[in-house]
Amino acid sequence: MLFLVRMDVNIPSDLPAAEAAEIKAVEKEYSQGLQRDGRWPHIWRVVGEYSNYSIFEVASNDELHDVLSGLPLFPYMDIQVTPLAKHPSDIN
Ligand SMILES: O=C(O)C[C@H]1C=CC(=O)O1
Repeated sequence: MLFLVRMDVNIPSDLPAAEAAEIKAVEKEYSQGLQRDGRWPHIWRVVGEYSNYSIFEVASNDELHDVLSGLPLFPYMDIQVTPLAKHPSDIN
């Protein structure tokens, strides 16, 4: 199952810089692990925003929920999920 996911990150300004940097480093590792195993095949920065658009390929809604709620930055994110279906005009 394919999903388009938008993540908007809002780290509170009172979070100590070292703590924020550590969370971002762990987030990067977590994200790249999912990219390597094929469940997070695309991630794109939204120009000018601390946001991304990503494509996830997972087996179920529950798996996507587990993946997203496991993001180290999850407590500081607003997340929008759009399930994707094959377009009838797609030639692939
Ligand atoms: O930077 C972001 O968009 C938030 C998050 C998603 C992957 C990652 O490494 O950080």
